[in-house]
Amino acid sequence: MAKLTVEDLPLEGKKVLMRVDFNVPIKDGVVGDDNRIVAALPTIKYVIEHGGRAILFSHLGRVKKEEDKPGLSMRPVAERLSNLLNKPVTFVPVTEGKQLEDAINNMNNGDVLLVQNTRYEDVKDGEYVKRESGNDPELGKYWASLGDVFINDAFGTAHRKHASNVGIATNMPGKAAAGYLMEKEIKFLGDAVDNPQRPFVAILGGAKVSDKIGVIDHLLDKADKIIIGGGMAYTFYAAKGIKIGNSLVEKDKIDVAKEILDKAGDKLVLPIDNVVADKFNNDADTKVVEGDIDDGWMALDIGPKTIKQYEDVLKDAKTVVWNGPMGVFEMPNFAKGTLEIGKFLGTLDDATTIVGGGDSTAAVKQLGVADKLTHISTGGGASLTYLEGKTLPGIAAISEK
Ligand SMILES: Nc1ncnc2c1ncn2[C@@H]1O[C@H](COP(=O)(O)OP(=O)(O)O)[C@@H](O)[C@H]1O
Ligand SMILES: O=C(OP(=O)(O)O)[C@H](O)COP(=O)(O)O
Ligand SMILES: [Mg+2]
Repeated sequence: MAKLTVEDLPLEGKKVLMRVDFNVPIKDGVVGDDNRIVAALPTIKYVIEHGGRAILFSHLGRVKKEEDKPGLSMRPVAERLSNLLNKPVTFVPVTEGKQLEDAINNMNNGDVLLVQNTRYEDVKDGEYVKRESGNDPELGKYWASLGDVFINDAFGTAHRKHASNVGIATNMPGKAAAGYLMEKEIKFLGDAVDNPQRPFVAILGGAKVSDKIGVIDHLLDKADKIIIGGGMAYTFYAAKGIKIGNSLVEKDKIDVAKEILDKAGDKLVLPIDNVVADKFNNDADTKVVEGDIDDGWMALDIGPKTIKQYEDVLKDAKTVVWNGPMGVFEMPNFAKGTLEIGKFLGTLDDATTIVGGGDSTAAVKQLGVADKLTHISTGGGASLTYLEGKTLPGIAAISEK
């Protein structure tokens, strides 16, 4: 990268604004998988060891209404970060104003402060105003005014053009650098996928269907096979006229799915069977069905025949990029598809196997199959966007050397 890096910045005594991706799973007010926090530690440590005052910004989940805010507070993240750094982390429960400014002015060299969820700015007085997600120019300018230099280490968010990454960077010309994680992720992905060893298989699942379905069109030109699982599969079922019951579907994207199916031929592989449940709960009644899913049932995992079929597609692969779990792995009864695919990838000794995404990473770690994979990336949507060959706005906005 011909981009500025942390080592190019003056840090001693500086207010160092840092964008990190701490969008981690939170359950009952406690951080679940902390891979994304751990991954940002080298840059944070470098900053504080060089006398910088680290002021961290991240989003957490998606804030669309006032009631979303309490469950999406960064406080549990500050606690985990403090444990990992083995030093206090000041948590500021607001995203702007005197309380934040005072807290920053009270910092000493080597201190760490975490700002409240940047997406709290998306909802003001009950209105969904998207100041953060819409890259409101005033917000980026305000946040930039709070510091001396800026480091973007949020690879997982690099495909977004938001105020806390692009907005701050554009207001800090010549002083916006890439962090170590950002550098590492780009280097690894570049080496693995710019000229991939073939066969190259992409696996796409998860729940962000409308975000990620468009990527498939581009991947058709790059990958030799594309395996679809998880919540992504049922919009394709709908496009094929297969009944989906109450499964996850993005109705607006059924036409996109049809176009992809027409173009893809046998490059795109869909589940043959699914584990269906009568409610979105681990204790639901379940059964395995092939094809049509009746009303009152929803598909929460791929079925055993599909697992076999996917293993067959994957067995000769030399490069595999996987984003998005094959089912609702957070519930043990719907984790088998993700577990079996993860285990199988671990047996592919000659292949480069990359898993990306906040939830996919949490899944392979939780299920104990992460160690056998070549690379665990903190970015799901970001890796896919990179794979498409598109410029990542969060990286483009970083200052050139
Ligand atoms: N069949 C399904 N129905 C509903 N949600 C699903 C299904 N399969 C997977 N998911 C959900 O997808 C989520 C992860 O999606 P996503 O954020 O796109 O992946 P990643 O974070 O790895 O990029 C998980 O919380 C998982 O429970
Ligand atoms: O978790 C993330 O992406 P991922 O689910 O694709 O891994 C990033 O933090 C981006 O979050 P967003 O998709 O709500 O902008
Ligand atoms: Mg996710």
